Amino acid sequence: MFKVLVSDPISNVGLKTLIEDSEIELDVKTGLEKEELLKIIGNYDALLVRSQTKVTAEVINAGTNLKVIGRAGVGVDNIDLDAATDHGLLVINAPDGNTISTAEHAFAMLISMARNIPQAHGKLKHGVWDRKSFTGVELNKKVLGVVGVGRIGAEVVKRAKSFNMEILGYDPFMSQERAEKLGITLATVEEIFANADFITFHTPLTKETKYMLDKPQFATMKKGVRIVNCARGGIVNEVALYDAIKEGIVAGAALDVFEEEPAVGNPLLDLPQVVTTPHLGASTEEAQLNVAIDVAEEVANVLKGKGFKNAVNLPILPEEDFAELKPYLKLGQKLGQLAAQLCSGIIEKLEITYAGNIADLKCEPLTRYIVRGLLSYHLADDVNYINALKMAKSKHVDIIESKTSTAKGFANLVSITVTTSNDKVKVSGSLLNGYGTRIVNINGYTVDANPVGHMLIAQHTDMPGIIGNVGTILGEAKINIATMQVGRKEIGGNAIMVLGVDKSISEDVIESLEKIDGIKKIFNVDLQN
Ligand SMILES: NC(=O)C1=CN([C@@H]2O[C@H](COP(=O)(O)OP(=O)(O)OC[C@H]3O[C@@H](n4cnc5c(N)ncnc54)[C@H](O)[C@@H]3O)[C@@H](O)[C@H]2O)C=CC1
Ligand SMILES: O=C(O)CCC(=O)C(=O)O
Repeated sequence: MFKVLVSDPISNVGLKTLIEDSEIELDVKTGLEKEELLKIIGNYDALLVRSQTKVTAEVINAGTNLKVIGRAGVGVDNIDLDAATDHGLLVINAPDGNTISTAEHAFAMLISMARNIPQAHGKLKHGVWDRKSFTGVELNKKVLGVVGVGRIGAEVVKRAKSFNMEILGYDPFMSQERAEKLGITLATVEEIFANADFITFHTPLTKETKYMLDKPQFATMKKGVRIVNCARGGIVNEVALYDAIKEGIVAGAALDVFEEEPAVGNPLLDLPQVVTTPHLGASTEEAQLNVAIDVAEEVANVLKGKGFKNAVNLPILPEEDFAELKPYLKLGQKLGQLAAQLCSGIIEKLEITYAGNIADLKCEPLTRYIVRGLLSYHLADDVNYINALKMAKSKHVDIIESKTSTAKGFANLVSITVTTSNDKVKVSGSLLNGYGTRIVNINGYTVDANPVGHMLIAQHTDMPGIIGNVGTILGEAKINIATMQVGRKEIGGNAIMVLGVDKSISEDVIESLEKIDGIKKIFNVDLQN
């Protein structure tokens, strides 16, 4: 008998498969205090949550019998994935069931904001017939910027089109062809910020999307712009949004999500221009039924050792497949992560060459790690070892693999070339006997860099003084240089500098580095995870 704990409100009808399963005993205990959860979690084989239960490392440690954690929804930011993976626990989610509900909610928020419906409603309910204060704006012919055109973003687009809005969309995986199919114009985030009357966010919260709308971006916007965030708190900087509303740049904001939830007491809630809901995007009967059905089926399958579709992490590597490849997996992931941060534009193609003795191995698992590294820069935990190839296909990224026995002086060499809509980046790495993983070539320049932590990569002209200037600026910013590599193809020609630094480099330091005479481009690379 498997014991399953449901610790957040999840549709009972959706849980029917588990309730009726004679091999499963289901306990529903919602609203548990942390201490209560810690006390009982050791009795369960599976835990099912929505977003309220914080499945911390402490909970996972205490869950000594846990085999699987199911999330009835998309975002898994309330689950400590690293701790789950370390404990060999599978985490699964239900990514499809709440797409329509969340898109409808975002659109409802957008219209409510445009027509001041919540504000007028509140006043009338308090006995005031006020027709003067609530003149709104039409959606007709207005420019809507959609940042993140995945499942939910694409559904928002469909609804906006029926309101005759002109749509600008940005998604790092959206091709011209897909944009045309959706009937929208591909744009950069900067173009969206500069031209949109309404902007709606539908991305996960990642290192890249954290504060993607902040003070400097508000400064570039049209006066009177209206913002919708029904994705995740933290994509929009709440302090900067507050100031932009006060300064009259932003005429309205519709917020379903907040940096800290519950958001009771958040200063934004005091502003009349803000319409809000308490994270209700997925709160419909239909969505809750869909996600409960999906997650219940998956959890039952996992417990009984059957197949599953929506794993979010990789708990256990089947030893027999991975033994020989294992040392290369980290290298593959780091190469993917590095290439993602060196290229711009929409990723269209990934070419992988396995050279030298690695060409004799079954490399498919390694390919998955490379793809995971490449895509995770934009998709964060949505992409994992298990779904990496499927995810690449759904994002229209072609993967071409080849093998050769010659490895240019190395015993083994993994090279990846990423082609985007406006860029091509090639990085190679090797597993050096006794030295571990090394990046050995970046865009044709020979280097020898340990792919860990924070790196600063500079493309520059080979000329005196550049290295000194970079060192001075970093020194003044109290950033310690741990390692340094310089590569060039010819004297006085194009060159590359690869620095390992002890901490992340802030935007203003990057701007100062970019101003150094001879510097062409600076990449602030994070290879921490
Ligand atoms: N308010 C609520 O109740 C709900 C909120 N959500 C949130 O909505 C988000 C989106 O959900 P889905 O559409 O199902 O996910 P999805 O994975 O289908 O779409 C997300 C899209 O964002 C894109 N993206 C990643 N980084 C980007 C960047 N820097 N700029 C522009 N686009 C970027 C990805 O390429 C992807 O296409 C989820 O991550 C979740 O956090 C989801 C369901 C309910
Ligand atoms: O469970 C919920 O209501 C939250 C939904 C959500 O934010 C998600 O699925 O990412």
